[in-house]
Amino acid sequence: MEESKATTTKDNNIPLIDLSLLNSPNNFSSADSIASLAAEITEACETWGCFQVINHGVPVEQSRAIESASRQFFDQPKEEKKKVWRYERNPLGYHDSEITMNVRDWKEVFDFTVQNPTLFPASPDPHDLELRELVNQWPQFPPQFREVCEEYAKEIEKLGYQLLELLSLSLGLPRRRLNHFFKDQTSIVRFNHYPPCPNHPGQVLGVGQHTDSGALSILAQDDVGGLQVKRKWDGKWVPVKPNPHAYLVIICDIFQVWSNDKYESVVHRATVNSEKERISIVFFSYPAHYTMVEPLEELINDRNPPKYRPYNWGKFSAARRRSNFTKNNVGRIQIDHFKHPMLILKKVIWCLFVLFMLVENVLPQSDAEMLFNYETENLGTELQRLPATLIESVEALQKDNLLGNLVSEIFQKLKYKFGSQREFLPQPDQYSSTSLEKAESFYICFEGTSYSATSHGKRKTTSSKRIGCVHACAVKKSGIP
Ligand SMILES: O=C(O)CCC(=O)C(=O)O
Ligand SMILES: [Fe+2]
Repeated sequence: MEESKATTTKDNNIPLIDLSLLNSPNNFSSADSIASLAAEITEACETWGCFQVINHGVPVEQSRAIESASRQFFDQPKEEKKKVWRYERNPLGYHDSEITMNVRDWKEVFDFTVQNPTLFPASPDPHDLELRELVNQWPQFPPQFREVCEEYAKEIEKLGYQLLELLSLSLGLPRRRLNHFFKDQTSIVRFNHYPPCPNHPGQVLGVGQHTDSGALSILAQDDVGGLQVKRKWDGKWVPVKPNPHAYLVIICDIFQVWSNDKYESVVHRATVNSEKERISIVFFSYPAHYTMVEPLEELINDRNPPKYRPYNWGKFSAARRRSNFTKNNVGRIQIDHFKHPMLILKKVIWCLFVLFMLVENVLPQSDAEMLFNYETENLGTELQRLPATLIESVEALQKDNLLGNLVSEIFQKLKYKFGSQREFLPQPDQYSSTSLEKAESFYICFEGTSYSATSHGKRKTTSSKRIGCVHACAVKKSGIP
């Protein structure tokens, strides 16, 4: 059989990855083609933190069936939907007032777990070891709802494992390296329904900007559009164009931690529409509640130490769920809270350093700095910045084309100006008077700093060797003498 090669095409720039290789009828795929698929995924995750997949193996009838079932469910009156109302003790079922980042979303949701029942911590309290069984709540209507959901869950879970394995390969790990975390998975499927928002569609969000907390999310959306991802390199929102054949695969917080920031979870949000309702269906791939999430040992070393402290997925998720229910002043739990304190300290020091450099550059330079960092290709204008007495002597000496004298004179002035603070060691023998004769540019800089000149249109940079003494040189337009 002819092997289909993994291809990446661009759709709204978000990478589109063809998984037909994994889903060919006789499942024939060579190690090479799988490796090239994994390489596409590495590239997509590093640049975007998300990618779309086509030929993913989820039967189209099942995607249609679940979309139709969710639409029928949300079309019912609120009293009917409230019969499967989700509550804090059992956060599965219907809910219409979810909060993202302390702001109410313009949406209603229905959640069910892939494993039914699912074991989960009874509370976010780390000392409370009690577990609870989360049990799916199924509505009476539409009649096939439960069956359709369970069938879909099986298919999307299969795709979830395939993606997990590809992601593992994409990080240079064995294919099944991550599978065991999902033995007692707590994954859920969520239907999001965004009713039309006639009054302020521009100011209201279906879901505010956020990252997903799990390992990966696999998202299907109808043809209305509204999902946007934040582009990593310029922070611009990019709409994810609806594609009935594609899922959007979102890298979430757990992958960010596992990969020690090699992959970063992608920030996304959903806008609303003034006329049309919108549906999205998301598979949130979550590990077992007892999973300790931490950078994978194969991906850390002395030069790349772990950036996060381990955290318990069940407790983290329980705390996150609580904040989705109630507005609070505590602030939503984030993976950043598990960043190593040393890294935070390093960041603070780095910020202070950047601030210092900014202030340094904004404040007027001292004469000394002005001289030491003096770099110009136009002697006439730039000399204005030198102290008046020095300018006079430089100009006078330049007329005589006596480079040695010029250099000595400059050093004398410097010594006079800065006294014993610094030892100035002129090196006049390094310069010939001919180099000054035709010089159009003139440099004074500290040894150890770099200076540059234009030579045949190209910029050349040279570093002085000795540190602690002043170094002066004349530069012809054609290069550094
Ligand atoms: O509906 C969408 O397109 C986005 C949904 C989402 O981000 C979520 O449910 O976490
Ligand atoms: Fe999300």
